[in-house]
Amino acid sequence: MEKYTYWANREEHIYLLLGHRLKYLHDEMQLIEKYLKDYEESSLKAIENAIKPLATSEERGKLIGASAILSHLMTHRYVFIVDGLRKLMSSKQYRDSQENVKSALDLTNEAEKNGKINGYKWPNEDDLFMSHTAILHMQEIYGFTARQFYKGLTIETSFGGVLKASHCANIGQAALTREYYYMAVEWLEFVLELLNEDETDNSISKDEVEPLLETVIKIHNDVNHLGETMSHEQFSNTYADVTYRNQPSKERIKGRHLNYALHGKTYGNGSDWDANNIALCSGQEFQPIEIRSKMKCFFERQLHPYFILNPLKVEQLSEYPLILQLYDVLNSKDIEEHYDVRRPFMQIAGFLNVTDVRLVTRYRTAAGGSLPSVPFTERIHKKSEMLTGLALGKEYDGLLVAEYTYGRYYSPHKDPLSASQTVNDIDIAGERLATLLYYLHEPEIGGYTPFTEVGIAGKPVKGSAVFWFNMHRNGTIKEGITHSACPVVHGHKIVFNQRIQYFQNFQKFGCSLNQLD
Ligand SMILES: O=C(O)CCC(=O)C(=O)O
Ligand SMILES: [Fe+2]
Repeated sequence: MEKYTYWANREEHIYLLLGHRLKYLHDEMQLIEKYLKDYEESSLKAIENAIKPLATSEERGKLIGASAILSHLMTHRYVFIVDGLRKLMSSKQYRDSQENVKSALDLTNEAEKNGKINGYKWPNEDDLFMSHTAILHMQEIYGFTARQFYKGLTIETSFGGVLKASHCANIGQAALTREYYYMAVEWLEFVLELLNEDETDNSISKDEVEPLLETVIKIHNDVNHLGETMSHEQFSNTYADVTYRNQPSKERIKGRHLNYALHGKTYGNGSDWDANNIALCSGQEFQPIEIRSKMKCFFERQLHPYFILNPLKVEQLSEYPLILQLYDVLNSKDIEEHYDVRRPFMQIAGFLNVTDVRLVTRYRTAAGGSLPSVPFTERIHKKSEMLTGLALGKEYDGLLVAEYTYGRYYSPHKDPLSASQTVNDIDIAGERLATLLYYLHEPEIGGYTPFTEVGIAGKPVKGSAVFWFNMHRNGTIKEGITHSACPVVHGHKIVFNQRIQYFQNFQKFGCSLNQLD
């Protein structure tokens, strides 16, 4: 978000500067055009009629000097037009505006320098890739049409953001490289529609788009033929007509469910992460009603003496596995102070040793970083201990900050490092026992935290936190803790992820006969 603020200010500077330049360039252009026109209409025609085109300037001079009319026109030009041009170019304002060119160059130099300081140059081609990706993820999860994006999604229409055909073609190409074939088809078809509708949009030609669209449709169909696990009916329902032109949105949505239909699964079956994720992000919850109706909201007063006077507001989202949302746990001081502590430019978050931005963005596009151990972080650690009744180790339990601007997301995952159900004895100490996810900034639309097997989603309410256990008391990984971060559609979302490890806590559990508590 800081990057956008920083560069938006720079861009405003560029805008003012160019406007300033344009004013003088406009005057200069007018004089130049006037001069050329006057010269052509009088001297050039006269000269061409009188002497051979390749005549020397000396011959031209003699001819003009011999003609009263040509001499007059030339003198007139010198007195009014050339003099006007000279005056303009030697004016202080004009020369100052030349200075502005230097300041524009300084801006780009500053960009270079800035990039070097942070070890990450922005904006660059990878960032544009991220921007395409953001749009594709929003489209994938929420099912927006290309036309809705073109108009700047309803909420952004007031800002006047409208895509051109070439932008849409770029997004289509990005969809192709990401293997989102159905979206590539939709974007490229939309480019052709746009070009038909708006003759002034010559940002790209149909001849460039049509062959690409044909190729994409072919790839789309070839790939889908590989979906052998699909029944014939599913296949023909979903892919028979790959083109989305003029199709009602229901048909398009079928196309969107490509990945999910391939597995023949439906929402809410508990194990289809992707399908459930889409449903939950779009606001459909499917926690069975008999479970939902048993969930409680209560004031917690006993966990810590602090809560006697200031009880903790708790909402139970799920009992098995335990997922709680705790309200009003961060105050505005906590939230404001974090901006001073975190790094000003956060990096795109890594994912399991993947460093290539283009690969990372498949799973996760939040920008983030760990917070240094300063008094602020200590204070939040204390708060986390108080809220959870668990202990945090000094060295290992990190507080991570992540920020999601539009379209940024985190695909379904489990927080424990170990992918297997049973954690090896050596790794168990550092394994992530529980997660406390604080929401510091609330997006306007999107950005839920769905639990894809449970069928509920945490809502990013500012100042609240979602808490859940990742492990059983016996040190194995729990079922049902897969969760994600839905793409932010508008606004931005900031979270703290407080990781709480097993080591400090295994002695803290009360006794139970059930090892799977
Ligand atoms: O931002 C969210 O809603 C979820 C973040 C998350 O799952 C994580 O950081 O591990
Ligand atoms: Fe997570």
